[in-house]
Amino acid sequence: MARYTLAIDQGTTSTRAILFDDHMHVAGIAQQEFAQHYPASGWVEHEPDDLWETSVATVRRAMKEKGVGPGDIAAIGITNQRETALVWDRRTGEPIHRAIVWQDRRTAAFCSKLKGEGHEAAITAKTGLLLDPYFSASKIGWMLDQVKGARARAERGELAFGTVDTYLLWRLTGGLHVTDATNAARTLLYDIHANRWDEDLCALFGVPPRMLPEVRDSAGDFGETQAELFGAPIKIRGVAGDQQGATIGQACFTPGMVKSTYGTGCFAVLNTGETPIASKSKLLTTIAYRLNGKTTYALEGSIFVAGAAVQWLRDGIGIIEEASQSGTMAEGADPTQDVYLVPAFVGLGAPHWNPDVRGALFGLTRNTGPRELARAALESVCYQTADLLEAMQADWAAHAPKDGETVLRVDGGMVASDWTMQRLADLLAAPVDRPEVKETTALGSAYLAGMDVGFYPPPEQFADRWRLERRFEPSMSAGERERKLAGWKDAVRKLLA
Ligand SMILES: Nc1ncnc2c1ncn2[C@@H]1O[C@H](COP(=O)(O)OP(=O)(O)O)[C@@H](O)[C@H]1O
Ligand SMILES: O=P(O)(O)OC[C@H](O)CO
Repeated sequence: MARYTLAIDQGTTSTRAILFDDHMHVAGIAQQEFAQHYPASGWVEHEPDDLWETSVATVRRAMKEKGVGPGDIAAIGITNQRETALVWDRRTGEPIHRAIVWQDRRTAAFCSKLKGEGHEAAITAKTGLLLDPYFSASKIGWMLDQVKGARARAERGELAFGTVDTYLLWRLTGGLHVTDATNAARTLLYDIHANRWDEDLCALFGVPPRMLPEVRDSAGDFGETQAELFGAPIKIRGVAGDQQGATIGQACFTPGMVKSTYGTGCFAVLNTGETPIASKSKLLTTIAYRLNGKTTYALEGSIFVAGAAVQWLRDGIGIIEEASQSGTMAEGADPTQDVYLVPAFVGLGAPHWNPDVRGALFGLTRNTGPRELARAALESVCYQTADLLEAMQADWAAHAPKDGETVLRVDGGMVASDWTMQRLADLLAAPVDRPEVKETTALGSAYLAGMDVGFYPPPEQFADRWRLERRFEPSMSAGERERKLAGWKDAVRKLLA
């Protein structure tokens, strides 16, 4: 009898495999980091084999440490860093290039050229997205143009494209070429209203449609793992992009509910129900999940640098050894210094969408030291969230059933920092709720898989089981908050000027 579900959470900096029991509690976990490649300014790549090998290794380790066999697992769910593009040979499985990661800006000039030709409005109308190098389409085109002979091979049907879910599914199952609607919705090639690949967009980005995977519901049949991988085949029944996984794992099933995930980047997602809402503030309209053929839409605010700013403190300027030291340092910072970091390391995402600007520090004095820099890095994440929520509230106001208190459900690696969560509540002037289960991204995909095989209950009952670990209440004075937010807006304005 199966006792667990298993989630593979393939993130930007690490891969986790997590076993969840029948009460959806974490029963076992294995995690492995892998190398980031930065071949040029604004370029970010992953080795496809790293994504694959860390996935298999963490699953095996989680199973072994818990003494779990393949027969104990009801189903697998996959959740993944989104937009990251892979292209491989259908016959040999050999990738033609490293994976081009969502943060990568190498196609900025190509995207501005299309913008200049006036294509953005039509693209947004179909995809809900903006013309930005963040999404997969221009990355695929780049690979086909830059890798010798690739375009001709793609046109002959010899190459396959996939986001990370598709690549892992291909290798796990031995050649199934599929994705789910949430991942398809991040490519810039998928019409989120008609729910199909769009041939005009494929032509615009130079992507032969025959490279694209079949798009399925987020819960359903995604094949089974090849027997030799984990001892016997295991069904794969759930797939969702990681931010959509977190939306599900946070039980944001009701229109108006918002979650914000703090991993490498930060992504706030608001469930808008059956209605795709067009943003007036450059947020994305996207698919939250598709179940039984029915699409639930979302508004999303995407920030490229959140935990990555903490990584910069650790690996870039070396003022901390562990991410967890950043909060203690920030706490000891001089309250009279107003130092602002605008972490535009790879440009700015929502609501500015400028791929060309780079980061800057403002307000440095002779007394500025590591503590003030640590505080500026953590606060930058809070300020950016404040910008996103302001935009989201403006878009949602016309649709909201009634004015209610905004509560933010948070998750991701960075929410371990109590200092950052308190500062977030202070700067938002709104409560911030941290759940008991922090692995909400993984839980979302495990839930989809478990629900599909009848191991977990329907969404309403799942929502009742969501448990708060800690609520951070705002305690900063309005005057102080307004002064700090004004300083941030001023810093961003100067950078973009
Ligand atoms: N205690 C902490 N304080 C601040 N940041 C943290 C802390 N723990 C982890 N992080 C940051 O969280 C990020 C990892 O979160 P995770 O959700 O695993 O990201 P991803 O899925 O993008 O790989 C890292 O960027 C790390 O710097
Ligand atoms: O790896 P994360 O958790 O930062 O998420 C990456 C996003 O999916 C990119 O859109």
